[in-house]
Amino acid sequence: MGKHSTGEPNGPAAGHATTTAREHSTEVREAAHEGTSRPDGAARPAGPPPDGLRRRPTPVHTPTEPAPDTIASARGLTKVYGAGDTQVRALDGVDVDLARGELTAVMGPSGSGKSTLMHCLAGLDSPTAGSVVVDGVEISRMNQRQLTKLRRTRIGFVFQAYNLVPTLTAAENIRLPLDIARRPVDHERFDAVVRAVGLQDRLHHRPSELSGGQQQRVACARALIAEPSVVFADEPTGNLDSRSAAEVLSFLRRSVDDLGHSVVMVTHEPMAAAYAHRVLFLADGRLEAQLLAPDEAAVLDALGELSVARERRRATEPA
Ligand SMILES: Nc1ncnc2c1ncn2[C@@H]1O[C@H](COP(=O)(O)OP(=O)(O)OP(=O)(O)O)[C@@H](O)[C@H]1O
Repeated sequence: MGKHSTGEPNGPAAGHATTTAREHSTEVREAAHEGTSRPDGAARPAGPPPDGLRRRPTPVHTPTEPAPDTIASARGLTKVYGAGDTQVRALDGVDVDLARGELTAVMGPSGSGKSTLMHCLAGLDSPTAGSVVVDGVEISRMNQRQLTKLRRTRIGFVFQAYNLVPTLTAAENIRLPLDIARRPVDHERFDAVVRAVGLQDRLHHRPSELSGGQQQRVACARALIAEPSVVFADEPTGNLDSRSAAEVLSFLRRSVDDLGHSVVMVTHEPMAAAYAHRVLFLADGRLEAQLLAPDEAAVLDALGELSVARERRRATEPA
């Protein structure tokens, strides 16, 4: 496990207590304005703010170029569903850089565009306007065949409903992306991923013989087995009890800290977001703010602040 890797949410046990208020606020400000990379290139330490200092969400600045070391970026990302009276602007010109080697959580009220953002970044949906770059490749104008190839080779997925094949064993489900891509199984990697999710003694069970948490850990292993550039997880703990959720979230965090992956997770749960290095907040299809090294209370505070700001804005905007 890496130096700063706790596999735990960013909470009181996570260390970082020596950071002064001045250092802390500078770190948040600098990171917000320098995009996704730390000046020293080091892993971001997880930890709470100093006593009595609650992290504030930082407004997201408007970048023009992708920040260095991003795994996925969007510029002017717009998605409009329907037309006329029923038209919905699900994404309204989003500029975002997702950091390589981080667990990023995406939060926001229901209907704020979280899933649409994830689907556009993952090549599951095409934007109405704007650009998306994943691991250096512009994907927004790819055709369906190109997008399918991209998803198979560069992207891993974890869904709320696990989406395992019921007739296959856990081991066969984990190997599925490699089998579909007709790629050989690297047995060392397979063993390492299985060990990391703690499924050694469940490999020959079918999904119906596994708990929800175990099924989701199979899904996590499946998402990682082909060494994707980035893993997108849509409400990965939405169906899990708190203990299973903690296991899955710890694994996602460790897959970043220890195995070097990049993970983007949509979640409604402040507890889940507290496992992330960074939380992005969406409202009304716009990226409103971000929080670094969050803890659960800071996420709750940020959601409250953003909700008040949103109500104020809605009250002053023309209908
Ligand atoms: N296929 C679609 N057709 C029409 N409207 C859609 C479609 N998909 C999403 N929308 C609308 O786009 C907006 C954003 O939806 P999206 O699912 O991205 O939000 P969300 O933040 O993920 O919501 P939730 O938290 O409830 O899952 C919503 O108003 C939704 O009704």
